[in-house]
Amino acid sequence: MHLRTDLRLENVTLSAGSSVVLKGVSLQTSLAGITLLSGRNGTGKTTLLRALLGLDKPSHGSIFLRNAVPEDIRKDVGYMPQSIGDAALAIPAFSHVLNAVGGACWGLPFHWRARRREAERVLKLTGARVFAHRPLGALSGGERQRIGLAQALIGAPELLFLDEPLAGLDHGAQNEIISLLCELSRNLGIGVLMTSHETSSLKDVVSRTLLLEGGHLRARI
Ligand SMILES: Nc1ncnc2c1ncn2[C@@H]1O[C@H](COP(=O)(O)OP(=O)(O)OP(=O)(O)O)[C@@H](O)[C@H]1O
Repeated sequence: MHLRTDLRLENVTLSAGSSVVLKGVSLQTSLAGITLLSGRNGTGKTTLLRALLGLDKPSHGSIFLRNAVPEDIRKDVGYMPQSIGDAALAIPAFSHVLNAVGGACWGLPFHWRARRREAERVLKLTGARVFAHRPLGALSGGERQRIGLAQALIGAPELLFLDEPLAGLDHGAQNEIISLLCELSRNLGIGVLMTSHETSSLKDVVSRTLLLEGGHLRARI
């Protein structure tokens, strides 16, 4: 079976401060299903995700997502950072999602009712509608991750980049989020690229692992 190349790195060197995250890396891979970006603390997983979003630039080489430079495909990629909404824990989770819908419409007018409909849609997709009226700070870790995932799903992206979506969750909550990611990938055809240290919980669901180590990135099916 021929798999589309979703991600292509051409001789990429990428740094964060004085740390070199990628040293002249070339690689191409599909991102269909669930892809785990693995590596020890501080190897540069977040920095690499930021570069794939076009937020950080390589000092050398080129990055392509589906044959486009990251900046040009930004609206097709949903992103969930490592922690969400720490600054506004007293605000209802629904308002966070509603605001995020507004922020995702790239300056185009977005009718209030359409905005609300999109917030309802993504909250339903992640099973978060039932608790979205509560303040973000009153939600459990797993519930907050569902709100973060809902925000990442705004605009129906084709790819989801998730930074440590399982961090701080107990085993049961981790399994619930993993099942949700499998559903999103299977039912909506979304390619999920996620960082996590929970390699054993994920071993049965990932399609491939990208291992980041010492400035090298290797794909393992
Ligand atoms: N803005 C920055 N300025 C300077 N150094 C940075 C910056 N951001 C990250 N770094 C450094 O770059 C390296 C990679 O950081 P990064 O957060 O990408 O690693 P990570 O693999 O995601 O880590 P973790 O698993 O702990 O989340 C680290 O040594 C970090 O200290």
